[in-house]
Amino acid sequence: MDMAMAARLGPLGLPHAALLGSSAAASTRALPLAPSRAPRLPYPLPHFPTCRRPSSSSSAAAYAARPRPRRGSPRLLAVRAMASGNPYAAELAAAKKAVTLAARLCQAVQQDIVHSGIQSKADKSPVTVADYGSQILVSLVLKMEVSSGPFSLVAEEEGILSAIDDGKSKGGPTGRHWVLDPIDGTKGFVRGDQYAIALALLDEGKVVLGVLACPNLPLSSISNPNGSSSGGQVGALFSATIGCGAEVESLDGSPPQKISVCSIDNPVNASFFESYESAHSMHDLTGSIAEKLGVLAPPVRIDSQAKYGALARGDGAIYLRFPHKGYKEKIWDHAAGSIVVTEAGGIVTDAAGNDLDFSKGRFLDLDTGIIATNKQLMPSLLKAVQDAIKEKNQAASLL
Ligand SMILES: Nc1ncnc2c1ncn2[C@@H]1O[C@H](COP(=O)(O)O)[C@@H](O)[C@H]1OP(=O)(O)O
Ligand SMILES: [Mg+2]
Repeated sequence: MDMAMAARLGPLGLPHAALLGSSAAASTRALPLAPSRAPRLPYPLPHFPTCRRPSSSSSAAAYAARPRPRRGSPRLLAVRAMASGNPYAAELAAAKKAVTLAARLCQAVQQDIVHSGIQSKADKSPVTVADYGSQILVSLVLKMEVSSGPFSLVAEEEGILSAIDDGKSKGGPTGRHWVLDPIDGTKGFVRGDQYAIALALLDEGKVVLGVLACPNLPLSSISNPNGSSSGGQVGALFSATIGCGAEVESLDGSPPQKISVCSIDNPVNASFFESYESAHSMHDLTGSIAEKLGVLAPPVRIDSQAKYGALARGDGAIYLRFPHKGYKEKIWDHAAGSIVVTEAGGIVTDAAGNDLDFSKGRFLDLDTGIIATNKQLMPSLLKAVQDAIKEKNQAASLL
């Protein structure tokens, strides 16, 4: 972050009203943040009950129960686990609080962008403010709520204020690392469409917890192809902890509901999600995959990891992401979304069928693409993907 931007951020790293103009000033004021010298969070936030269901998967149970010597108090963890059935209950509650708060900031800024028409070109500062503000809020809440052990944050924005200069962690296979995309799907955010605040926790290289705040996603299900609402409540918070399943609740704090991927086993009845932006995923290749598979429905194109959330609750059956050659996938673009899907009973792999490996640092070690669906459809999806890629490569070699 440049110093000019830093100077324009208030005590909590929030934008001064002047930066956003008068209508934004109103929305910024509407945020229930206390501009006191000592940072104070606007609690009470909605109550977030924690997972009570013990793991049904033996590997997940074994994983959750394994000894973890580096954490400060094993006894505390054991007590927590016994009380809630979820050894990451405290982290989950903190993560939900953090992204809910960040979502409020992003909503205010997005409304301002959309109403003022700022997105029409030059002025990118509101987006920057929302991006940085979101990361600062998440970082502060996590630090205050989950205080034991060293704090490590792998985030899209690496340098913000030196006082809270987190986000530059390299991640990796050992220890615990929070993984954050403060605004996932910036293009959708600026357009007034879908975006997400995506936060996950890596423990010894595995994603063990993920939350996705999707302020513009209908709470019940997607009712039209752009992912927007045709009425009903909007704003969904997806969450998942390893071995505990996945849930959705409203961003206003309604009781969480368990979610699961759809059970469709015939591709004829399936629909698929992909990026809205053709620059982010090859729509010609995904079209060819869908055709080979026998999918009849047109693609549902929405921005951000909101797609993973929608897939996890069965709004659609398949997610396809095939970036153009040379693009390197970042861990913060898939960590939260992938655990929400896998804990909802789905499978997320690369184009060769391998699990995503989040232990390699800031990037995912793959360059072919990412696919997700339910267990029934995965074998035929994988075959269609590999056939379509082969065909595309053959066509390219003939040129
Ligand atoms: N050229 C690109 N190819 C693929 N993904 C990209 C590209 N540029 C940005 N992204 C990232 O893709 C993600 C959004 O994907 P989707 O198309 O599913 O909405 C975002 O994380 C976005 O980054 P950013 O978060 O910086 O906007
Ligand atoms: Mg992103």
